[in-house]
Amino acid sequence: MHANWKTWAHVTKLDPDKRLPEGAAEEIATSGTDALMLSGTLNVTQENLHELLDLVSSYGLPLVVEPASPDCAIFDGKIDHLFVPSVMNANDVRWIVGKHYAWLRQASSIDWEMVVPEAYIVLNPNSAVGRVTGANCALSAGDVTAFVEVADRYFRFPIVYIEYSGTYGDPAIVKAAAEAIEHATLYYGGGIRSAEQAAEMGRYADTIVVGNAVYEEGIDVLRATVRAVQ
Ligand SMILES: CC(C)=CCC/C(C)=C/CC/C(C)=C/CC/C(C)=C/COP(=O)(O)OP(=O)(O)O
Ligand SMILES: O=P(O)(O)OC[C@@H](O)CO
Ligand SMILES: [Mg+2]
Repeated sequence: MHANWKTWAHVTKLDPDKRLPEGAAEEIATSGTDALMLSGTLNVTQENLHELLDLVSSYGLPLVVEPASPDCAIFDGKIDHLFVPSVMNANDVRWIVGKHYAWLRQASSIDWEMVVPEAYIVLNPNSAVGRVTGANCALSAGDVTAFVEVADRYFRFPIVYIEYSGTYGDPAIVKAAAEAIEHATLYYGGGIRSAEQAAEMGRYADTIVVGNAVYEEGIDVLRATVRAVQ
């Protein structure tokens, strides 16, 4: 419990809405990745979340649940952390504080020791998270660094997450974010499908996240992305 998430270089994001082939869970868990994050924007339910948790919980890796809605904010004994997003560049307050208000208005008990707030900056308008939150993704490097400073210096979020979900991002933007950040841990996720891409984003981000490649490329690509940052 309470694994030291600040030291992770490589996180694998698994989607409860997708199926893993037989044996894949063990290969992923032993790939060298530092932690597994269970997360998706669409069609995540308590049921498919618990199913995936059961599948991956016996390998001793740190487990994070990252809920896209309050009904998936679970404090199951199997998980180490609940990473809760807020989208800095959303125009609708629901995605910044609204869902959070609704969550705490309803919740019976919160294990605050497990909760880690994340400041998302969403940069792919065609991703599910981009579409659902209607985030303003037309941002220059200067816009992104201003959002990074709002998140890091002003709100003091422990994690700032540059999110290009589904597409490989602009390394110059991630570099600018890294230079602007003072305290927070910088996450990068989106479109990493090779060792070269993992190394490139890993030069600037503290932690890189690999998601779709696990399902679309397979275990050798995942292992290559791990080796590239460790
Ligand atoms: C207050 C609580 C407990 C929850 C609300 C949390 C918020 C504001 C969520 C907004 C959406 C968001 C940032 C979700 C995080 C997870 C994420 C980005 C998953 C990846 O999504 P995609 O890859 O775009 O979607 P699919 O994999 O479902 O296609
Ligand atoms: O699925 P990909 O494109 O690897 O993105 C990873 C993660 O940042 C998604 O939230
Ligand atoms: Mg996804």
